[in-house]
Amino acid sequence: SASASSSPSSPPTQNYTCPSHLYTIQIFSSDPLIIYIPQFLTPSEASHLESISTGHFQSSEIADQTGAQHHASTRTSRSTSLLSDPVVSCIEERALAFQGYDIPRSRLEPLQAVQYSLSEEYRPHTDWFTSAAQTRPEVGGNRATSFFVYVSASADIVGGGTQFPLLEAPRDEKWCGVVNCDAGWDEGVTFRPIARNAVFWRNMVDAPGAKGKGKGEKVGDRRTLHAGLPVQRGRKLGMNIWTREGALDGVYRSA
Ligand SMILES: O=C(O)CCC(=O)C(=O)O
Ligand SMILES: [Fe+2]
Repeated sequence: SASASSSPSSPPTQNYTCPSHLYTIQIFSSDPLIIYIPQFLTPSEASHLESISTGHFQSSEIADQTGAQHHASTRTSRSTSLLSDPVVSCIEERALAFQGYDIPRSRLEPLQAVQYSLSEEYRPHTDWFTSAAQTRPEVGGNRATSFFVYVSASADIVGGGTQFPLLEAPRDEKWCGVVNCDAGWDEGVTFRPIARNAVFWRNMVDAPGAKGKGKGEKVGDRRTLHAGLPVQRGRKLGMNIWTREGALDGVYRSA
């Protein structure tokens, strides 16, 4: 079978069976919901993502209030959308299954790889949008959830963590393996860029006064504000997995 023997640089194309996932999970916060996921990617998936994204990176853009994409000094990394292939597809399936099996694939944006070299960063932002132009029904409404996956990080990396400035630092030092506990208490929470691990969070919460079991109107959760801190040494490759509230039209999907 192609699954066991495929080398990282040659994407398996036939008879590829998704590997059993190796991840474990740890709830970091229940409100807002933030889950830390060690080993979200297998080693060969990480190498595969590295190889299919290499050479495709372009300066990252951000969307303005009208939905138009622009380069901006607030996001200096380089990124690329990943075309779905058997390995990418398994990662997509895993991200959907993680969220309870009931989310159709049509709600996933194309996976986005993000490359940071020296001094590159993504300043504080939310992944959810505030303007109607960016949350049109064609694009599936707003971003319900986010995974930020650390695909790889050079051995010498300094900086490059993901900081949530509005969250409270964890009290238990058991978190210090994955969270930078050297940061000040007023700096919130910074997850370290540890290869193959991921952070998952929910972006949208029930609107104040909304009734019913999660069926009502949702609004973006400001507490999910976060930043990709500048890489001070080395390099980092990350990946965004965004699930919309509804289905994206076919032209906005990867497959
Ligand atoms: O690089 C990071 O740690 C976070 C990146 C991020 O938040 C994004 O691309 O939306
Ligand atoms: Fe983000």
